[in-house]
Amino acid sequence: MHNVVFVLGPPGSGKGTICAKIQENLNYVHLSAGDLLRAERQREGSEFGALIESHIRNGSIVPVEITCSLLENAMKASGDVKGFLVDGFPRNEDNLQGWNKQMEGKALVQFVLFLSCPVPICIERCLNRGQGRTDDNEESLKKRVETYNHQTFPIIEHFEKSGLVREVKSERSVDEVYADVVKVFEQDNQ
Ligand SMILES: Nc1ncnc2c1ncn2[C@@H]1O[C@H](COP(=O)(O)OP(=O)(O)O)[C@@H](O)[C@H]1O
Ligand SMILES: O=c1ccn([C@@H]2O[C@H](COP(=O)(O)OP(=O)(O)O)[C@@H](O)[C@H]2O)c(=O)[nH]1
Ligand SMILES: [Mg+2]
Repeated sequence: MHNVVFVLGPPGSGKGTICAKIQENLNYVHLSAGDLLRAERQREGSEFGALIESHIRNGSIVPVEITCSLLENAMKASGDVKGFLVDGFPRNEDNLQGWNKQMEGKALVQFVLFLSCPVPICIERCLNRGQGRTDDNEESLKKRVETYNHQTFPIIEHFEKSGLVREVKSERSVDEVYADVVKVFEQDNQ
């Protein structure tokens, strides 16, 4: 049974940055759904490349069959680890239903780490991210924020109903955010 922590929050809220620090210090394996999709997009012979690229540019969500298989394969390849940080997934109802169906009996969600951050700060961070992404531009960001507000935030609210959400405000410095994130993991592992 894989231990899983979902890491959710608006684009630019710092999910990837914080997950990298957790992986380094707390012995969890960081799986960025976005990174897995970008790798699949580039993979020689992938039948999903064009579909993935159009969703990424459009800020819409790739069908869960593709994303969940990439995540499950990555977990299997990681062997026996303390747990997985599933970064940037589930992003909508289709993702949630697909995860529940495909991962039933195989994964246990410990909690959801929700990095909350005002949208203007998030947009500024993405525009300055400098990773040459095809979706870090005004047009795509507008759609990504729309998708987050209308499709992803309801998923956070769904988990909130089961008391599984741990919110950390992430407009502060990385060190301040990370210090609070460590406390969340310490409290959960008691
Ligand atoms: N707490 C923070 N303060 C300032 N900049 C940050 C902070 N966290 C992340 N960043 C920067 O903002 C950008 C987006 O961070 P990232 O971790 O990629 O966010 P996400 O994965 O949520 O989109 C990156 O350039 C990152 O270096
Ligand atoms: O489970 C996922 C994760 C990402 N994406 C797509 O990949 C893009 C970038 O996701 P990522 O998490 O890398 O963006 P971030 O929030 O880190 O800026 C999203 O806007 C979606 O188009 C998706 O369809 N399903
Ligand atoms: Mg990210």
